[in-house]
Amino acid sequence: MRIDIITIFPAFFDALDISLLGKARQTGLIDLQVHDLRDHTHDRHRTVDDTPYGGGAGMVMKPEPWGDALDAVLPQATDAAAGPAVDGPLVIFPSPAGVRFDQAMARELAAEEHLVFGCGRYEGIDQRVVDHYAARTRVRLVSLGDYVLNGGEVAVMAMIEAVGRLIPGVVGNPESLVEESHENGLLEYPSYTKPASWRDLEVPPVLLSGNHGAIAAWRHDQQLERTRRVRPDLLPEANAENTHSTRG
Ligand SMILES: Nc1cc(-c2ccc3cc[nH]c3c2)n[nH]1
Repeated sequence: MRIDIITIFPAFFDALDISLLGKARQTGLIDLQVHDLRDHTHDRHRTVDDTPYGGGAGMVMKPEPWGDALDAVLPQATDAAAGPAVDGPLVIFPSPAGVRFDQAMARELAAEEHLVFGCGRYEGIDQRVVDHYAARTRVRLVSLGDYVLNGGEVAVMAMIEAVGRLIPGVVGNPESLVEESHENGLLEYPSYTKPASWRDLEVPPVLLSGNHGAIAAWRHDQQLERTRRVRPDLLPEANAENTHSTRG
């Protein structure tokens, strides 16, 4: 997979040189490039923002640097008249106004060949940037959650981690990707390791029994109990109630 990130804070992504994603980059599993938006400005002060039309607080990111930066990482943008290319890169702009990112979207993005992330700052990016590229390729506004960050970088870091770990070969043991929170729609079961007793706290005896059927059943029960307690909205019956019957 190829990933391009456009940001005014390229150093923010130095963390992607380490750990599993750093190794995936070194081995060529992921071709990740970080681009400084200011390299696509043409004035002495490398200006990327200006005051908002219509007034209001804060600054808006100018469209010209974004146009130059995105043109540099996208294949020759198709003519708008042809409509958005369905097979080209997927361009993602983090935004509080976006579709909520979740594990299902992470799995979807992990199947893409080329992702381009545009990190906004200030009050956001001139809307014409989104509109221009949405007419030529696939563009998605994505929210990390219902809270406000100062820019897109944290959201992009989280998405790249969630997506990158799903790419075959990035995580050593793919089995470890299966029994995780949200993989089967439920929260994960609690985990324990040695010592069997720690500060008078014991490991649940079933986990020491060697009875794999009983262990699997206990773990599933723990998933259900934890999901009911912490995230009842994830339970199948909660979703079943939300689907309106067609029988009137
Ligand atoms: N889920 C979420 C995304 C954001 C976000 C994304 C981009 C920008 C640009 C300026 N402020 C931003 C905030 N906040 N919360």
